[in-house]
Amino acid sequence: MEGQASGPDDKILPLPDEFIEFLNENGLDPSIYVANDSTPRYIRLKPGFEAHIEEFESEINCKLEGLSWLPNFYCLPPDIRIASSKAYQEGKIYGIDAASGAAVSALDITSGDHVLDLCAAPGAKLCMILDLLGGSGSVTGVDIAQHRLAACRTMLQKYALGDRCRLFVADGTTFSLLPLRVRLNSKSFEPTESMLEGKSEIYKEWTSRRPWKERRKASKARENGAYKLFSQTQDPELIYYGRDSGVVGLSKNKVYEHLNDCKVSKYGYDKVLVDAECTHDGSIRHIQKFEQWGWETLQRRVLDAERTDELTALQLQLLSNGFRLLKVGGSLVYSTCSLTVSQNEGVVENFLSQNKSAGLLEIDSARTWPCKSGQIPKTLRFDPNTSCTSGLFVAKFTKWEI
Ligand SMILES: C[S@@+](CC[C@H](N)C(=O)[O-])C[C@H]1O[C@@H](n2cnc3c(N)ncnc32)[C@H](O)[C@@H]1O
Repeated sequence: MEGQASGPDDKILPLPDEFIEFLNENGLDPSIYVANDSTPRYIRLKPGFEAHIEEFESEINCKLEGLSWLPNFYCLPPDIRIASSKAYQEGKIYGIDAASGAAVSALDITSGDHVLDLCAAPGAKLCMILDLLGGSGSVTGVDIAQHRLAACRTMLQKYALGDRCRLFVADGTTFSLLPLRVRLNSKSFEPTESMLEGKSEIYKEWTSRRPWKERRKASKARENGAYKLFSQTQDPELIYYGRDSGVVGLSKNKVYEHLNDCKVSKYGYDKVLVDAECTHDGSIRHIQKFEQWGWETLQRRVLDAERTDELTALQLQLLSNGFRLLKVGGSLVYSTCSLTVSQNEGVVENFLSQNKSAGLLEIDSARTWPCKSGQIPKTLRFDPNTSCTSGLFVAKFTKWEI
């Protein structure tokens, strides 16, 4: 059965009745799904490449409109393709929605920060974080899906942004490794005797050509299905580390060292992004894909109540673990590209009731952003109609000493 959502310009989009019901139950306006043709695309220009804008404009035959509220972001008509342009192929620009850019910008990243991105793949936000970080500090990207994180590694290499980054395939609900602060703060580093005594090897500079022994181990693990269901007890798998990520020269024991929770308040991450897995209903382009995938798959992937319950539990666990790894005084941004209350304000409310040291923060720069307040004060909602961006919920927290 199909219903119809009509928009201001009278375009009609056929949507299954179940989806319209889902939107109504969640207080969402079905008309946003007709905005598909008019929501612009956005790109971020890597800092330092401003001089190439005109060349890019003539290549795509279109004048770019800079966003006044988000530095280095430009808006493009939705039908313009950038993939064949030189600027894209040479890694000077990348596609990232402006609302996603706002979520990263809410972290207020400054040089020297140690940042954790707990759901990092495929990596547009991770690239922006690394762009903002500059020449000191570190970024740790985590994702449970090996193939998605491998795509993220390719992206870092394409954009030459990986020097200060390490990537772990791991379950973000249990990930426990802290930034390598001590290592990164010491100017010259020599492995200590105790490290050299240990059986584990010292990390050399990362290379994509892994030794035969390691490749065999990984292929065995794949055969045994280890990557399909990453177990919570499995060690995180380090699939990339840049030369200034702090890893080179350390032993495996040191990189995998677990610190107790008391140390986290001092040595934890300065900034954490939890861009959680969700039903993606805020992304019109994602929902549109069900026209090709078949609307019946929407039932399983988006509308199934059991799946939504599992998702909200996962989101709360990811947020709670991200917060556990945050140092006192640091900040954490929680975002989802769902517009439902249960995956956003619902999770925030549950989290705050369980974490007395957590407080919601006002996002100062948001005063100029084209978004609305969420149902909880200080939280934000972007949506295609009012923001001309993809849908996104954003909340920012800090950790207080208690
Ligand atoms: C919304 S996407 C993240 C998008 C990403 N931040 C970006 O900007 O490209 C959510 C990601 O969470 C990952 N994920 C799902 N469950 C996870 C878990 N338990 N731990 C870590 N990552 C998880 C998914 O594999 C997916 O890549």
